[in-house]
Amino acid sequence: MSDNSLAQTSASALTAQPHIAVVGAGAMGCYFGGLLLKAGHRVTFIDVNPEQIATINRQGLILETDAGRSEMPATAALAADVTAPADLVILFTKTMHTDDAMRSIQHLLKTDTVILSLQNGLGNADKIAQHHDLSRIAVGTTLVPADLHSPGHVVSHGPSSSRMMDANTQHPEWVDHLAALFNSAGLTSVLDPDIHSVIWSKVAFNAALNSICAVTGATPGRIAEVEDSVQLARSVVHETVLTGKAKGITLDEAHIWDNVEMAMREHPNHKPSMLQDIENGRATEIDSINGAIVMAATETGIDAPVNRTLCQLVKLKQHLAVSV
Ligand SMILES: NC(=O)C1=CN([C@@H]2O[C@H](COP(=O)(O)OP(=O)(O)OC[C@H]3O[C@@H](n4cnc5c(N)ncnc54)[C@H](OP(=O)(O)O)[C@@H]3O)[C@@H](O)[C@H]2O)C=CC1
Ligand SMILES: CC(C)(CO)C(=O)C(=O)O
Repeated sequence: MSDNSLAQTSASALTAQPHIAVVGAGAMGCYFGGLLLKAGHRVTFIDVNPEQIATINRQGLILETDAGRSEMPATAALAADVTAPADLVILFTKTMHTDDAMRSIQHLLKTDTVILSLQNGLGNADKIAQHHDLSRIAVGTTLVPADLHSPGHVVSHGPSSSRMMDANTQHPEWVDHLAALFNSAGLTSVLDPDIHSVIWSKVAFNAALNSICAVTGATPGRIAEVEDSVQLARSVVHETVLTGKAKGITLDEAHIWDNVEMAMREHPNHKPSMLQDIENGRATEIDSINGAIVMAATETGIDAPVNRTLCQLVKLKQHLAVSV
């Protein structure tokens, strides 16, 4: 069967009561999976963290958003304990865990299973494509700010939306079904044919905010209080835009900066995921964000000194946090 006919014939898998496997039941997995569950979908949460799994099965999920607090029963398990094949996999592990996660769910994948990654960082589609057909992979970005208060308990405030498209940017019918599924659950999602530029723009945003917050412990609102810190964030964005351009990716620096300012204004107290990792003594996604920008710059013969320095500082911070 050709990729195209597969894409057409199996579009209905996402419309008729899909089985959705959320892989990585942390802040984002619980937020997205929780809203899909609340909308009546069949969702299984998969994680490696026994405490996360046990708590979700015992207390269910607790979502605190601008719409209020909701609590709902939910099912979580280790991948090996799940048997029902998945129509849709939403991958929300940290990027350094993608390979392990994909290996662990091989038995749940059918040829027409759609895998969506809204993970931060560069190279997500390539990593997933080591394990599943690229023509069934969707990628994108999300500005949802989600903080894990405790296992299964997520707090998210402020405006948020996601952008997505199939990784091949062919826009098969199943991508429309995917966006419709998300929008009907209140997960505002826009299809964007220029998704790879969108991903680079989000990486520029994360390279600026996440690493500075991870090194200093500041939230975005605190960065905005100090002009020198704002200038540092601006330099990261500028350097990332130059790197993207050298790689042939067109990026709109003013638009990226608007998003950074939006986060400082609208999500002043959200701890970026990298800061949450440092505070919890976990490894960070620095290699997929600032590190990936430095690597891309090196490949094109330019330098990215601000990103390199932040990368070095986050690695030290990470070492101190993990080894305490
Ligand atoms: N939080 C946010 O506001 C935002 C996050 N993102 C991105 O979303 C992604 C997820 O972030 P976030 O939800 O914050 O991360 P979390 O660390 O809160 O959650 C990730 C979960 O995945 C689990 N996990 C690790 N390895 C595996 C595996 N092999 N199989 C299944 N589960 C596994 C982790 O367990 P353990 O803790 O034991 O490792 C953890 O419970 C990241 O790429 C992040 O950059 C994007 C936008 C906003
Ligand atoms: C929520 C957001 C957009 C803010 O930094 C993010 O991407 C993160 O926390 O990793």
